[in-house]
Parts: sequence; structure tokens; C-alpha cells
Amino acid sequence: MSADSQKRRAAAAALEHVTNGMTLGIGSGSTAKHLVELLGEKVRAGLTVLGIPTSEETRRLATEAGIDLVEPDEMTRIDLVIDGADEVDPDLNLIKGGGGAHLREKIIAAAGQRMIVIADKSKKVAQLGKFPLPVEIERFSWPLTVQAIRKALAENDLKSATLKLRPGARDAGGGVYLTDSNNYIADIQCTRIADPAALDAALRAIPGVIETGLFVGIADLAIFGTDRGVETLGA
Ligand SMILES: O=C[C@H](O)[C@H](O)[C@H](O)COP(=O)(O)O
Repeated sequence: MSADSQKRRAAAAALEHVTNGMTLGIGSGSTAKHLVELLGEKVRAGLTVLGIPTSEETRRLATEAGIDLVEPDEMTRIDLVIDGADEVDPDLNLIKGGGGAHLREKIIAAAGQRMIVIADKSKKVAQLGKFPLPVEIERFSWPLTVQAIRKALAENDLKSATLKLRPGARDAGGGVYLTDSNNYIADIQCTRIADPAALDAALRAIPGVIETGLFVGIADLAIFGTDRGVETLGA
């Protein structure tokens, strides 16, 4: 079975946790796309939910699928967030942001009462770090921020980590990827991240770093699609 079919399977299993009247944070990426399609089918069959999209792409897909959307305000209770991930470790720590959406995703996931991660089984890892860690950074004086990130990596036993500014066509000016919030992304190849919480804290302490793709202590349950069905981690 293809990874894409496993993703759809995970998305379908996560939808069993969605009940009438929920406000739902809707993630971004190829797995979340399956979620939106399947949720759209349920909405057309009578399910009532309010969605909060975590990217402009998800907003577009959810609108097309006929899902009612709301802008979060101070009083918004987000009952459940369902989102994909690039890596999931045994403690449910995540790397996210392969598609550049992790800033909005983290805001919504942290505000949610509960977060379910959906992924194909290749995303389940013993230790985070093989997937390059995305860090969203302010464009103003970005080389100074990159310099400070390199220093923080060295101080966190990651001296051999390499860092690249993400390329992309969205910045007409210089071929650098721009997020939905018009920032740059530095992708850091760490190979292994021994202490995700410490690295997250060290990176977030740098002026100019807006958000990292490390999600520590946020996810409650991961559902992995497999060839036979689904596997879960957490509760
Ligand atoms: O920025 C993108 C998001 O964090 C995605 O959830 C993550 O990259 C996983 O994406 P996919 O479901 O396409 O593997």
C-alpha cells in the first residue's frame, strides 16, 4: 500500500474522534489534505463542525470542501486539532513544518484541548532529527539570526548540524521561500536531536527566531496508517 493510502487511512481513523458541534483545528500538508476531503464528505452528510485552518492552502481546500470556517478570537475554544507531522518520536514529540506551516500550526495546536497527529508509518521514528528541522525566522537581518542559530546549535552539541535557507518561488525577489506570514525558513539538518525541549527553548530564545518546527508536549495521540490498518501511540 502506498504512503498516500496510509495517510488517508490515518485521516479516516482520526475523524472518528470528531463529533457534532466541535471546533476543529485543521492541519496542513498532504495528510491533512486527506482529512479535509474526508471531513468535507461528513459535513455534506450532516456533520456540523467549525474549522480553523492552519494555512492559506488548508483554508482554500476546506472552503472548496464546504467546511464552515471561523477566525479564532479570545473566546474560541478549540476542541480538537488534527494535523500531520514529518517525524513523531516515542514521547509524541514532533518535527513539523516540512510544508512551512508550523508557525500557525503550533499556535492552533497549543491552544487546542487535544491534538491528534495523523501520518503514514514512515513518520514514526526512534529519535527526532533525520528530517531537517524547519525554523521560521524574521527577514530583517536574517544573516544575524542565522549566525545566532549556528552558535546555539554548537552550544547544544549540534556543532556538525548544517543550515540552509529554504529556497522557493514565492519570493519574487530572491528565490527564497516565504511563509504565509511572509517570513523565511532555515532548515537545520541535525541528524539526531537528543533533547528536543532544550533545543526548542534555545532556538526560541534567539531574537529573530519566530518559531521552530519542534512540537514538544503538545500532541496527545498519533495515528499511523499502515498496510494492515492503523497503529496508535498515546491516548
Ligand atoms: O508545514 C507542514 C506541516 O507541518 C505538515 O503537517 C508536515 O510537513 C507533514 O506533511 P505531510 O502530511 O505532507 O507529510
